[in-house]
Amino acid sequence: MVGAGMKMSDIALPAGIQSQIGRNSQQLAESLADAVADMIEARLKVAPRASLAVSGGSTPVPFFRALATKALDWKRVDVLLVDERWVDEESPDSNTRLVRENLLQAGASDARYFALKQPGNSPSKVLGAVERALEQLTLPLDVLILGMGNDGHTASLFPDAPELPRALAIDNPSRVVAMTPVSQPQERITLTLRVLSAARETVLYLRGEDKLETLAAALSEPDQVAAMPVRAFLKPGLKLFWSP
Ligand SMILES: O=C1O[C@H](COP(=O)(O)O)[C@@H](O)[C@H](O)[C@H]1O
Repeated sequence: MVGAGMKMSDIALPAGIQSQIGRNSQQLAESLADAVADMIEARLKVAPRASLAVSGGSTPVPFFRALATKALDWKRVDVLLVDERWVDEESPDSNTRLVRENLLQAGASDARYFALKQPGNSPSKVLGAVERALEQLTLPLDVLILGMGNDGHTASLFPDAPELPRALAIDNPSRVVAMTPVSQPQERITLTLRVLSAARETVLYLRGEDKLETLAAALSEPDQVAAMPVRAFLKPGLKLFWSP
């Protein structure tokens, strides 16, 4: 079923994808924060540090606020974004600003934050510096929280970016790629598919019926990854969190 009022039960998820449905965005954010805190805590029991890669955009604010209050050993947690818009941190479009104002608060202010945005007027000019900064981060990522746009992008893997083939190439050794999607007002930087797809735990966090329609479209032709890059993540092991 496609159209207004689409429900999670209208979607046939492939085997191995678990879904959790929230009654509303606040309840979903709290369930996701509980689940992510458990994932980080489990990792910290067996490793000196744990990493958490999060998405920007409008969806994650209540999740960030709920997670920031969790009693974790935040000093041992590395936080980074999966993508960034090339704007100053003061800009309302800055994903870094969103993370600083909503996640890196309370106990979570002790986390180590890896900024993808570096001084420079274009991401393509500073990719080397970003790569060097990310060398301090242990891979694979432990916990990855992805969002999705209604064009099927996730992170800044946009279908209309000329750099997409390089960002999707699993044999590309880079951790980040500069992206110039035709549809977007700003340049972007994104973690590559190689880095993202190796994460130990991957969550796709969606809110709203429109996102269910997009998800249904993505599931309909799973092999056409370049047309809807989120398809690269719709595989066994994915945890889907959705609320109206
Ligand atoms: O531009 C972006 O969009 C996606 C989806 O954002 P939302 O506002 O629909 O939640 C996000 O996952 C990505 O990190 C962000 O840069």
